[in-house]
Amino acid sequence: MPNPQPTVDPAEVARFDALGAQWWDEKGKMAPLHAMNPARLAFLRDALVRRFGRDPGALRPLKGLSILDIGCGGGLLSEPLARMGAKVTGIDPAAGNVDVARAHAAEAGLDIEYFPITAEELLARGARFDAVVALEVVEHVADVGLFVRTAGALVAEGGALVLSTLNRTPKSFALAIVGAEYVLRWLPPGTHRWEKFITPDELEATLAGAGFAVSEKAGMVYDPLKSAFRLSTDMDVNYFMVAERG
Ligand SMILES: C[S@@+](CC[C@H](N)C(=O)[O-])C[C@H]1O[C@@H](n2cnc3c(N)ncnc32)[C@H](O)[C@@H]1O
Ligand SMILES: [Mg+2]
Repeated sequence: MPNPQPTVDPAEVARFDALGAQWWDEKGKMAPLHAMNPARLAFLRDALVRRFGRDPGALRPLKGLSILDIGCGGGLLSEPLARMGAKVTGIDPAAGNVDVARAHAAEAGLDIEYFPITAEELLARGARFDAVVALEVVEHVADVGLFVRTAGALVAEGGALVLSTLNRTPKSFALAIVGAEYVLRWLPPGTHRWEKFITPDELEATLAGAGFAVSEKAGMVYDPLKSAFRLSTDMDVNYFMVAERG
């Protein structure tokens, strides 16, 4: 029988599946994602507002947009996107993550649909979305080409695909592996494998292979003095890409 989840690396998913309450602990194992949230949500909001001609000053600027959050984890992005007015669907192959995300959204009174499935399984159901986002996911999947093609196929006509990940540079080895995992102990050692990181050129080529052209890119850098991330033109470590059918 064919593998129904070809993008899943079971060891990777098992690690995330075991996080439980750590997902929403700002000082826990997912602290870096929480620290990234203000910068990456500003990027997402602005990119989607531009792409869909929304009012940047509106209280709920993404009102009515359907957004798919692939690899949603505990819902750290799904929830703020729902608060901006989007109709959010979150999926993750780790059922434990979806349990955490569902419970947290219910407590917050947010209406988000979460499913414990992969993008390839959702695509088979015929779903399409105005925007598909997968932040900090591609470096954890088994087949990046297939993952990007599948995420792209889930984008409705005229929609956008937004990805973020880690570049494969000497600087990302120093900061994201040695610094974050071994010196600061910010992430559990072994969270990331540097060889699996993907450069912007490689990601752009992978997107092109899926029929998508990059319309926007940005970097994100960590400011140790402020203990915060900010958007930057420096894509050496963390970066984003917005793509549209080319
Ligand atoms: C670093 S976390 C990022 C979570 C969330 N996107 C965020 O930025 O807050 C990576 C997530 O990707 C999920 N994941 C791993 N492999 C995946 C795959 N093949 N397809 C979809 N999600 C996957 C993991 O279960 C985990 O929840
Ligand atoms: Mg990661």
